[in-house]
Amino acid sequence: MNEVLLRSENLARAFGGLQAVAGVSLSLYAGQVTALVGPNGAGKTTTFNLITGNLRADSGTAQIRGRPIMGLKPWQVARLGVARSFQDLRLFTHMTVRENVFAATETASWFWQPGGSRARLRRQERAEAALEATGLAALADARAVDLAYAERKFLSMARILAAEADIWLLDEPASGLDLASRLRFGELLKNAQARGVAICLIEHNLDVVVELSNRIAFLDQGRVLAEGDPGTILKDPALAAIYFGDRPQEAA
Ligand SMILES: Nc1ncnc2c1ncn2[C@@H]1O[C@H](COP(=O)(O)OP(=O)(O)OP(=O)(O)O)[C@@H](O)[C@H]1O
Repeated sequence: MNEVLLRSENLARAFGGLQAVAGVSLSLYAGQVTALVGPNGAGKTTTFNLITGNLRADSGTAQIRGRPIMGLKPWQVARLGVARSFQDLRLFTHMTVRENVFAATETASWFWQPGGSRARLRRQERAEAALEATGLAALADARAVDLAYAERKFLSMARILAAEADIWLLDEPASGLDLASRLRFGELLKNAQARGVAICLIEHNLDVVVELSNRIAFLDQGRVLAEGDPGTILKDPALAAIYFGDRPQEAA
């Protein structure tokens, strides 16, 4: 089995009376794509937020390569090698494409890094490589706000690439992409996988899940109900019923 880069154990978080995440234990492996699948409100995005320090957990732990990360700030988690995308992308809309990507290289560079101008050059090279890899080089001087929908999704991916993280948490990165863009996106993931990146993907489109993932963690009501290879999980009629909103009545 591949190395575990990130592990959470029993993460939990309530909002008022709503138990959004109710004990999520999840492992992400180097070179594997894990799809986090589940109905709306299952707790997928909240799980990401707990791992990245965007939200505090009520209980539970998480480690990156065995190092505890609970209580760290998002920028500290990023420095440990976690890059994350958001459903709403969170781009710097009035900056150029190149500036957006360059800004993402900061998480990977330490302020005491030697050779100031050399380090900057290296960051610029990383940003240019990320623009090339995502097909955005020709749009580098356009403002993010002027990009088409799919281009904005790829800009978000270019920022992930430029951060040089080895754990990627992607929140619906392929939603709304046409087939050609989806294939291009799949190539990006395959290349990252080959480099040993551990990827976790929140995805509603089950065709995309089958295309791209090695494992599924199926979440419902804040719990991981099942984990395993996509073929097995997606054939399970009980999970399909939950996913498509045909939940069995609970015993009174
Ligand atoms: N900041 C918050 N305050 C209050 N409730 C929240 C907050 N964030 C999430 N929730 C609630 O927690 C539950 C889990 O939300 P979450 O966004 O994690 O689900 P999800 O599985 O990502 O859903 P979707 O697939 O629709 O994006 C939902 O009922 C949601 O309304």
